[in-house]
Amino acid sequence: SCVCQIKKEKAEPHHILKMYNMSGTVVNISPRLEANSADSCYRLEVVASDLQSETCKLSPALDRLHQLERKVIEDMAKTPEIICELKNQVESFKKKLEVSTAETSLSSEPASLNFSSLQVTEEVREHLKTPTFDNWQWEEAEMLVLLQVMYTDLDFLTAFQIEPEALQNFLFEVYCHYNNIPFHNFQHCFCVTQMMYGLIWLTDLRNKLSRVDLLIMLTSALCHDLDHPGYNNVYQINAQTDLALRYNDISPLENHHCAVAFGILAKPECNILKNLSNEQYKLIRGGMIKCILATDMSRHNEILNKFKAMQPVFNFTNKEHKEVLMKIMVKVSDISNEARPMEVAEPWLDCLLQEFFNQSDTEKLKGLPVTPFMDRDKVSKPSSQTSFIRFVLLPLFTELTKLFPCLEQHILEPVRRALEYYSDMEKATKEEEGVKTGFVSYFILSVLKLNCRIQICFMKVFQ
Ligand SMILES: Nc1nc2c(ncn2[C@@H]2O[C@@H]3COP(=O)(O)O[C@H]3[C@H]2O)c(=O)[nH]1
Ligand SMILES: [Zn+2]
Repeated sequence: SCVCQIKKEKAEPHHILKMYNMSGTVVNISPRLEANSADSCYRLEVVASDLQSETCKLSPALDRLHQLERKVIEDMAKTPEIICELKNQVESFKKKLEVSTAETSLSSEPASLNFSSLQVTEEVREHLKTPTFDNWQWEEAEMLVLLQVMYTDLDFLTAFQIEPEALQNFLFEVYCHYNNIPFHNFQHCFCVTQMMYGLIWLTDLRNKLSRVDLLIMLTSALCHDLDHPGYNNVYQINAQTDLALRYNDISPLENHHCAVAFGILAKPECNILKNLSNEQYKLIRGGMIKCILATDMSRHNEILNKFKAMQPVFNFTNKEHKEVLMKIMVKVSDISNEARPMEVAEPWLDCLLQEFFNQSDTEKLKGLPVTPFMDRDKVSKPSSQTSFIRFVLLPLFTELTKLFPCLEQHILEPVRRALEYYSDMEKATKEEEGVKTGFVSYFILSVLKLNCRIQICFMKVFQ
């Protein structure tokens, strides 16, 4: 009911206003405000702006302040040490803040992930094709872009009419379905997929297998550990978890990884297979199921022996041969950390042991059978690796190298070097323990001898 006269200047949303009566006294704006008329109108006046808009006006003053600051430092000739230290601390905190902001935005909103913002140079594209690629140098958001590069550079987008947006949504969903656990996480998924990608290029599989086969292998590698809980099949079965119940103790984890993969593909916006014929879809689904289920290590010997039997007359056009080779390729990629440079591989072992020890600790707490190779009281870094390399990696990698001799240099040699490294470490640990045991025995003997002498003295005294 008030008739207000606004002063000439236009009021903006950030302005702070005051109201005056005809005699120039400030009046309270409240429901009890008296009605006025055209002759006794109130007057609104802008008295201030809010702080945010004022900061723009402050910027010349801030510039001046920085100038003065610089001058003071110049006049002092040298920045005091304490200031340098503080500056470093601020810089490192800033970096941490940037990283955690990037991580937060990545884990919460797909829209914030700008796939086109990362420029992938030709050099990176080439490096991506080799087993020497260092995953530790890349952020997870960057890995998603690199995965997109792999699908693009293998011509999957054109061959299967995959829309870039569908691929990005699919990759983001895959990222979201890996858990934040020490080993079986999104970084492991990236490494396995990257190794598969590298092997495809090194062995020239683009000219030996069909595009569909390559799509099956790369996508299986990407999805092979989806939603891994960090506890293996033996634990699932012994603890009678929901997964073991659902899959009747038959490869519960691998069945689950595969089911999660097809759950993601069932979302229309993530379905990279939507433009394929029913027949092609069935072929890809069947192939992925076989490859992902083949990563269950309890089937290792069965699959390796099949491959060995085919080896002398391996035929790329034989359907059965091809299927076994595809399984072997996914398996090799899955356990290929030791084929990478030592500085890349060793941190992975720490992650693996952390997950192993976590499982065996839980088994001990729950009174379940303790998985021996995960027991912190029984295994060490070198002992775990020497056995794994001797009995699992070398036999498997040697077999694949028979079919592709170029892999000798790319995966067999680094694994042999890793075996030497961990054997030396194991020997050094044993020698150290030997010295310790020797010292303890010498100490015990000395105590015993001294004890004898004391007893003899006593006997002599009392005689
Ligand atoms: N000791 C050892 N085991 C490995 C290594 N890489 C993979 N594995 C094992 O191989 C298994 C492959 O399947 P999983 O992912 O279930 O669990 C993996 C580990 O148990 C390694 O470098 N050292
Ligand atoms: Zn894996």
